[in-house]
Amino acid sequence: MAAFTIPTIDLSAYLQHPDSSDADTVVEQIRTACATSGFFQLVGHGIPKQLQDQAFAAARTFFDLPDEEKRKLSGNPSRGYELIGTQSLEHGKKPDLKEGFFIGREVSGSGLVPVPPFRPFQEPNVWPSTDLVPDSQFKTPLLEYHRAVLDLSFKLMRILASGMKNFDTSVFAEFCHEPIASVRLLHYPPHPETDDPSLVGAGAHTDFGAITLLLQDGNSGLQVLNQETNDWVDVAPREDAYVVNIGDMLDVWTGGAYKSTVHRVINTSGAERYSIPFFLDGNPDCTIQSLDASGSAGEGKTFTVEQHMLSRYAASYKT
Ligand SMILES: O=C(O)CCC(=O)C(=O)O
Ligand SMILES: [Fe+2]
Repeated sequence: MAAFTIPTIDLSAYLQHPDSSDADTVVEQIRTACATSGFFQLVGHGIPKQLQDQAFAAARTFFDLPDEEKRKLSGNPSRGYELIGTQSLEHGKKPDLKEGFFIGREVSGSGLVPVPPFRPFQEPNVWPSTDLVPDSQFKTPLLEYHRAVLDLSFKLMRILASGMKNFDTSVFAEFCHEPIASVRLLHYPPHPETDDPSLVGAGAHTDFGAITLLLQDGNSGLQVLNQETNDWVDVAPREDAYVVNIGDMLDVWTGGAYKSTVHRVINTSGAERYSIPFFLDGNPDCTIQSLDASGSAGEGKTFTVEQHMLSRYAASYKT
């Protein structure tokens, strides 16, 4: 059994010369990380630091708004604002000590004006009133950030597909076509001074989708479970690195070859912690079916992306 590590991997050689032997090394490093801990930190990814800073600034500005203004944008679990304690990621713990804001792909941008009824996870975005937060400080940079990270996530999917021997890569293309994909702004207040073990920022969970690309601020709090030893391993915040991890869909799809690993957040940093995960959850109609090492359908679960997302949301957003 390989040691449990969360390696830092530099993507720049792959981005510059995808056919070079240096790029092959990067691809191999990514595949190994996904097949062991299921987590790695990605640097040299090409997303401008300035855009990341704008996304964090947007998050701080929004979460600083009065509660009554934020509440006006709540009510849809996959878009807009989510109050502290709305989600409970871990059964048996208190609701998560975090507030959030979800942004999906901007459907109207493709020239189609969406009309109701909307499919789940395909609703239009909601935005704060421009009297409170100008578009130049929120909507515009966040949509640009969404597009940039979506593009990066597609590159990672191609790398991961190339690592699956005999895997029909056309299913990955179908998965990435008009996907459910969201940027989630998160704010964790400092952990209260108590030894109540049921308090968590984000309860222990695995991610629902294919891959997650998480931007952390300088405040620690994210921990990944080493299932061999049952130890929680801290993921050191690294400025402008993405913490990339595998979600449940890719774990099932690859027959467990890529691992979706349990993680949680406890913000004991003493500071306000902000993080910005991006989730690639895939085309709602795409079927996820367990494939064995030869690429044929194996035993086990078959479900669509939409079915899976609905059931995971229902389990963690109980009313
Ligand atoms: O905030 C973090 O560092 C992690 C968040 C997370 O695990 C999630 O939103 O799925
Ligand atoms: Fe997560």
